[in-house]
Amino acid sequence: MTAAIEAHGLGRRFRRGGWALRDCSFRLPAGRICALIGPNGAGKSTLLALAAGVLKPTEGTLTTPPREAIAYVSQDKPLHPQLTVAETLRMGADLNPGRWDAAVAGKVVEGGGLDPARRVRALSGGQRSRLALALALGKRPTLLLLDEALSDVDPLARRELMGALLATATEDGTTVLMSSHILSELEDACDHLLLIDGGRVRLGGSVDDLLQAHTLVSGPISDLAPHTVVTARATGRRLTALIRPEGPVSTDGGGWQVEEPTLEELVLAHLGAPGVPALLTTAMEAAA
Ligand SMILES: Nc1ncnc2c1ncn2[C@@H]1O[C@H](COP(=O)(O)OP(=O)(O)OP(=O)(O)O)[C@@H](O)[C@H]1O
Repeated sequence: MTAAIEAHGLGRRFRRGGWALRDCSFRLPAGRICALIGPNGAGKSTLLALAAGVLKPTEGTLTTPPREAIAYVSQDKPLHPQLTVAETLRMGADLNPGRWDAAVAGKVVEGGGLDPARRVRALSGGQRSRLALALALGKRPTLLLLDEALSDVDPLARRELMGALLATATEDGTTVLMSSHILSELEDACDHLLLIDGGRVRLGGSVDDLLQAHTLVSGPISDLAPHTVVTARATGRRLTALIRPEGPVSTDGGGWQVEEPTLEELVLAHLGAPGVPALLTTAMEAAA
């Protein structure tokens, strides 16, 4: 399976701020829709900017498709304020000769009822996000990088735009790497997950594989060895824990419940447990 993004020992240091990303190695297979998750300051925007070629790595390597095949919607969505909506789309066509899909871009803009004659500076934040996404999808990219691209879009419009995004991505086999703090939205849209914290990869792989690699157990307080305990919480005499099983989970003694966690439970458990060893499933392991 060819990789759309492959990172080896990737790191980026800022002169004022230190290492934003350190020792990241992973591969994202082509055609996957991958959620990029992590707390504020984790390094998500830095990774996306590196993948977009806007930033250069301080160390390590990052392989991506050629620049003209990448669309990147950054958090600040740089658009020209003096241009109208129609002029912005025309600029998209001029900048992407041979690639531009006016119908796809036009549909995204029309979906929000944006007046083509309206200047960008007169658009609301959510309307600007829609226009930025129209520019990105109109490019019909091989790799689409979205940095909290829909964070200021209202819930109904977000659902519609996510639908348009997924339809185009599925049709073209586009690889998507998208950061967001809205886990439920990512759960519906993404088949892969990359979780970073403190500039380092903590979890990476297909959502199914990552969920299967973890178990939520609840039962009488006891020693959970030899399993890796991601988080554990005692309530009275019962223990609820998210574990990474090392072999079969024993339910001796009765009163045990064992179930697969939800994506939200998995992510929240890992964000609260920085000391747990990182896990990359084979789907995202970088080639040696
Ligand atoms: N231009 C810069 N100069 C100095 N430090 C920076 C710069 N850009 C980012 N950083 C630092 O790098 C770290 C990672 O920042 P980054 O923006 O990548 O995080 P993030 O995961 O996208 O966060 P958020 O969820 O808040 O958007 C932070 O500690 C941040 O302060």
